[in-house]
Amino acid sequence: MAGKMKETSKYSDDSLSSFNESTGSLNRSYNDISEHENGIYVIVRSRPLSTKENRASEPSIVSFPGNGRILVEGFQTIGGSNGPKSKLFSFNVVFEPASTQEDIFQYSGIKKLIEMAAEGFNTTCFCYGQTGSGKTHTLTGPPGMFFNKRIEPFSADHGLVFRSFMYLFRLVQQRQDLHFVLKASFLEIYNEKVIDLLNPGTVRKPLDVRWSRKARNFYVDNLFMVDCEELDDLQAVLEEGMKNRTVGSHNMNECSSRSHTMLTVYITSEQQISEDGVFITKQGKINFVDLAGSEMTKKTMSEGKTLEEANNINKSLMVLGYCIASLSDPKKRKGHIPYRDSKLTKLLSDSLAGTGVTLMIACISPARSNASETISTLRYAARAKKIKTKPVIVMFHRRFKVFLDNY
Ligand SMILES: Nc1ncnc2c1ncn2[C@@H]1O[C@H](COP(=O)(O)OP(=O)(O)OP(=O)(O)O)[C@@H](O)[C@H]1O
Repeated sequence: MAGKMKETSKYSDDSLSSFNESTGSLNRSYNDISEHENGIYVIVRSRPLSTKENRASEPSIVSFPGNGRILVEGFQTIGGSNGPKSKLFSFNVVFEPASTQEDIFQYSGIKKLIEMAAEGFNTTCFCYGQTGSGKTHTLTGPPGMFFNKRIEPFSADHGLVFRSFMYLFRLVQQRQDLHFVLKASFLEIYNEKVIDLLNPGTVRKPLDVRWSRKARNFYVDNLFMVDCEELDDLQAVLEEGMKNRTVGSHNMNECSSRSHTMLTVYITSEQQISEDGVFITKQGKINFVDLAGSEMTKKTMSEGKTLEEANNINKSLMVLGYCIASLSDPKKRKGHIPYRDSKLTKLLSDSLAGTGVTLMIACISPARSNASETISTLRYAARAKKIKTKPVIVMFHRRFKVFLDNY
């Protein structure tokens, strides 16, 4: 593990309690969000045509009419014989291929998510899309960035995660009235097994996912949490996890994530609210989830280990798809949602339908050869946009100061 990472602790849900924040005791104006249902915020990013696609003179089939709309044209439906089709989708924000990493940071809504996490909300940003569509690029940066010996302190390539870390630290420094403690964990779900990326061990022993009755959500037992007093500590967590996660190569991506990863920053803040020693502690968090890409194994030409990985990836994404489809249907959302059918959906259950605030980034390729995957991603994203969550702040009162550093 990197020398930067100092103290560690394990997850415990003992001290958690949650309730709707409606008393107006917050300094900021998020009460409206916590009192009402909130839709999942869905944005789309189209990557540019790749060198391979350009070499094959592939046309782009997506265009951007404005106002969060995206038009996909000139594709054939599977088995369809009625000529090329077109379909218009509408999202909260759509990023064209020329968009920079900074544009995504500024206009995706992630800044708001971080602010809410610092206020005690459970927030999630997850990237969804076919293999090679730019999920890892968007969240962390181009492949290879974390395999170089010397990683640049900051560059235009840095993705949403590092930019969010910088924003969070600035925010924490500005709030002199609060005492903040930050911790982080980083895991992957590989072939349905949860592996701690900060402490994988030589045998990569899987961790259990359990249900917490108190917090009413799933959590990973014995997951390492690292204290992050400085920006460098969070950067060290990111680098360590990126080095340990499982990647592989196939026909559509040389550096393909073979697992779903989840990097979580836990933000605890404490504020004295009365002279006689009453303190309020809030516990928010932000999850950055890089889903492995859906893949058509015929196109990726996967075989052996890569095929087994692809089958596991597709299976867990299918369960996620069922959950999203049920949650987006007003008739089905009160019924049974199959969260328990995969580790991924267990860990995302709170973000999808519980008390969290969620930003989904759907990544697409503009190339004609990827038309059916692009349409399928956009349909998935359009469904997710209909899901409602009911965000609550996780907080508790204490009469005496709690020494947060000992958490
Ligand atoms: N917006 C972009 N601008 C420039 N290059 C990009 C962009 N998005 C993706 N790429 C490049 O495309 C390739 C595939 O991207 P990436 O590995 O992020 O895809 P992915 O969706 O995470 O794939 P997988 O699901 O297989 O892990 C990488 O070389 C990446 O740098």
